[in-house]
Amino acid sequence: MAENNQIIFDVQHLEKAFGDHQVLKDINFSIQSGEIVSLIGSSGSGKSTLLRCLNLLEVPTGGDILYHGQSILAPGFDLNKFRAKVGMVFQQFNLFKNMDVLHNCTVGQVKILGRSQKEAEEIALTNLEKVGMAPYRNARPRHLSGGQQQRVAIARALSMDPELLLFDEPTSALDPEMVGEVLETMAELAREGLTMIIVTHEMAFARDVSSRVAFMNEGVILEMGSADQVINHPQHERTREFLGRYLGK
Ligand SMILES: Nc1ncnc2c1ncn2[C@@H]1O[C@H](COP(=O)(O)OP(=O)(O)OP(=O)(O)O)[C@@H](O)[C@H]1O
Repeated sequence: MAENNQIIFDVQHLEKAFGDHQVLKDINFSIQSGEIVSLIGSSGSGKSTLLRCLNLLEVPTGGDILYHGQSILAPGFDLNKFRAKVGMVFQQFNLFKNMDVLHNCTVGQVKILGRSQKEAEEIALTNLEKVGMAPYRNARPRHLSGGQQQRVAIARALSMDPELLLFDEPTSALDPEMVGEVLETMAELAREGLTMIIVTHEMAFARDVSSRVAFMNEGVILEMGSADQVINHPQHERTREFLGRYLGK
């Protein structure tokens, strides 16, 4: 983990268009190590696109993203090294179906980080224990619930020793009774000081766990501040309206 208060990402005038559709407009913010930043907002407001630009799953069409002061868009930027440091947890878990849980958590370590199988297994087991999934180390993903699969996906991401984790609606594909177990796992990581950027519709979670919250509306960050500022005392009518739907305000 990086030292606290170091700027990891500096997003400058970021734009993203799909054809004529301008999805992100002049986005500016930075992320320091140790922060937990939640991106909230209506469906289609650009949250996932923003998150996906941060690890170049989507290529910005304007502006820049600096990672420790270096543009990730610059020619020669070491994308493989960067991707190993910036982990991602997806809505649909994306586990390898033909591998058991342990193998899911070791394959990247061996292939990308060059660790030995033995070392990779030790690290994987530590992380599987952390998310409560070590007893399922030999199971195939299809034999696990959605919540269990997502916890394995988190253990897999952690096993790469990321500097920060990006979460793209990690509980949206889950049955309601499984949401809590994944959110609790994420809250524990937050307590441990992992830097996290989270796209979520779980407003109570965002309020309780985030150091900062960004409310996105039609491709812009309408307001960004502490969870208390944005969720408990929103400045914009649009934010109040949105939160009212979720929190019954
Ligand atoms: N690959 C793509 N090609 C074309 N349009 C896209 C693509 N990805 C996203 N979009 C469009 O960009 C807009 C923003 O989508 P995005 O998924 O970022 O929103 P979101 O705020 O994450 O929404 P949700 O909460 O529903 O996931 C939407 O209008 C979407 O249709």
